[in-house]
Amino acid sequence: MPLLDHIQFPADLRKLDLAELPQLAQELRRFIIDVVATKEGHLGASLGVVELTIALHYTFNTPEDLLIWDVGHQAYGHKILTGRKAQFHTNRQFEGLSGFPKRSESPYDVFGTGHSSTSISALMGMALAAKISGKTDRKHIAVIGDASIASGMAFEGLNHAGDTDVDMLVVLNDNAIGIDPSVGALKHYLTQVKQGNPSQDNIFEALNFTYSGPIDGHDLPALIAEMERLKKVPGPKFLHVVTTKGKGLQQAEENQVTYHAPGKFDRETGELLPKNTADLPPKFQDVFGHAIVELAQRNPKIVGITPAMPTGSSLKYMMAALPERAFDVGIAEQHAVTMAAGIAAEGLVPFCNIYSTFLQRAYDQVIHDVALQKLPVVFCLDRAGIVGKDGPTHHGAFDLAYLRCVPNLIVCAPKDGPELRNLLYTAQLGLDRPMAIRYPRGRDLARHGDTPFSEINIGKGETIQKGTEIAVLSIGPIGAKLYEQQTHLEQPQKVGHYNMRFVKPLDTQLLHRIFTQYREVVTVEDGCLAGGFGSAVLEWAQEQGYALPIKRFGIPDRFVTHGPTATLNETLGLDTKTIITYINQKTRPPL
Ligand SMILES: Cc1ncc(C[n+]2csc(CCOP(=O)(O)OP(=O)(O)O)c2C)c(N)n1
Ligand SMILES: CC(=O)[C@@H](O)[C@H](O)COP(=O)(O)O
Ligand SMILES: [Mg+2]
Repeated sequence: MPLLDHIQFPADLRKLDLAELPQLAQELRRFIIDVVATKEGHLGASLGVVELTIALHYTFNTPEDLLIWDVGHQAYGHKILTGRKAQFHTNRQFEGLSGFPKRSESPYDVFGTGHSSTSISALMGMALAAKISGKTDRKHIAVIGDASIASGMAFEGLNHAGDTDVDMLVVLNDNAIGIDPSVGALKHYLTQVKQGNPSQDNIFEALNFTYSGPIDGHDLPALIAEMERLKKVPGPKFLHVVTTKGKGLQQAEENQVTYHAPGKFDRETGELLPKNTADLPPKFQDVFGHAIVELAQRNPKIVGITPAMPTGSSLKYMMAALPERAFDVGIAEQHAVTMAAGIAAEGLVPFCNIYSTFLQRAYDQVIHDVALQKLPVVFCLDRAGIVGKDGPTHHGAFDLAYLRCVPNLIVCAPKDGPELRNLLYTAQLGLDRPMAIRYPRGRDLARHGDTPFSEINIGKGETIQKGTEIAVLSIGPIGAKLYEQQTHLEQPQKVGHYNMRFVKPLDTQLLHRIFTQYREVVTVEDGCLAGGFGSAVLEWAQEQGYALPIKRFGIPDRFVTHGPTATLNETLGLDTKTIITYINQKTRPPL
């Protein structure tokens, strides 16, 4: 790589002639493809912004000038050009580079991202800080995608910034797709703008931004010339750039949804490496996706909602089968929840499927719009627990804790696919309150097929195995995993195992039996210990006057890094081996 080999930092890049930059873009693309082909990660977004990345670092004096990447999944080129080329092969690996910008990783990562639509507000804060502290020369730039800019938070930032004279440049990277095709009226507006249709006023100009574009985001001279010009324009500016997601790899351009994060592929041909998944158990997302179609075909009141994750949540199956009752609302978690509340208020049964981590953004809506009014919205929280290589921005660590404290809310987690189906079935039978069903990223432990639906009593746990000394109380598939390893128990007859299913309401009848029959209780959950399932059991036991020792396994009070889920669970002491070792120590007969 004749040019890229000599670039460690943007200062090296700025020594190149303008005419050399297209060649550099080719090399940078090749570098990204080569690494992601084997190490996996987000591909299409970074390929699409190769020229934009080069142009920004060429034009602006980063890191003195501040550059924020919204979401940050498109920042691989940025990482490679800002001192991390040699480590890039560790991207998203345990103890390697983060897949997203991270302040502790580099001074060029001026703001940590992962969740979308934060860049404009963060940038505005930095631009205001510069003004207050007299850093008048500093430039501020945010790059935000067309799906992310449609989110409420981005609009809040634009609305405020446009009413000030802060020096900031918002670059809209418009490729007309998020993970799935972009949706919404703004998408149609942007399409009109790109087609040169002058029939409407420019929204961004109306918000008091100096608007420029749309320009071809793969044309380096045009990008650089326009950025140089905008550098001299005071106040809030908006540059509309049109790119192709996956640019430079044919398959990624043609199949943008799959190549958002394609897994391993052939670096030369771009073909996905074959995965033999036919005999594997289904993914939990697919158990949801197929069950909701089955249920919705029987129950005309069911409505499906996803904020921008039709593929990731598998709501796409319902969107294909019953398009009039399944909605992708874009990256709009708050809207999704309150819209679900409205649907429930009218007597229909909304299933609002949101990744656990993204529901954090709609917490007030869960409380104020849903729970307070006791509206029977069904929250399906996918990606609960440790998600792996996306890391701390994406782990679903907090949901049990942040939901358990909300009155009126039923909170549960199935141990496996059939139980997920049954909880979904139960949720549409006519609940008088909202219910949250959380399940993890990845696959069930076994293939069960589409088992017949049956109702689960709300607040009732399940005895998996009776024992005499230690009672294991688990919530979710982590319990099934543990049970699968029971042959490693030295004294299995001493160990009882209970699949509690519900964090709220707790099965207090079952708990009374357990607390009177055993000498120690062990709780197991793949959520944060603070305020989670084990906490609920502890609080209950204390209130009831039980003095049994309670050992809790869960996520400790720290943010969990990125890496393979199994590795992370080991570092957290949440792997089955650690839990079984603990139980064996406790059940060993005295010497
Ligand atoms: C709050 C939030 N919701 C959902 C997501 C999941 N997500 C990650 S990237 C993405 C699409 C982003 O699309 P766009 O902004 O157009 O960027 P592109 O991938 O096209 O570069 C989504 C929905 C997220 N990261 N944050
Ligand atoms: C960047 C982002 O937020 C998504 O692309 C996320 O990485 C998807 O996660 P899953 O792979 O679990 O669907
Ligand atoms: Mg996009």
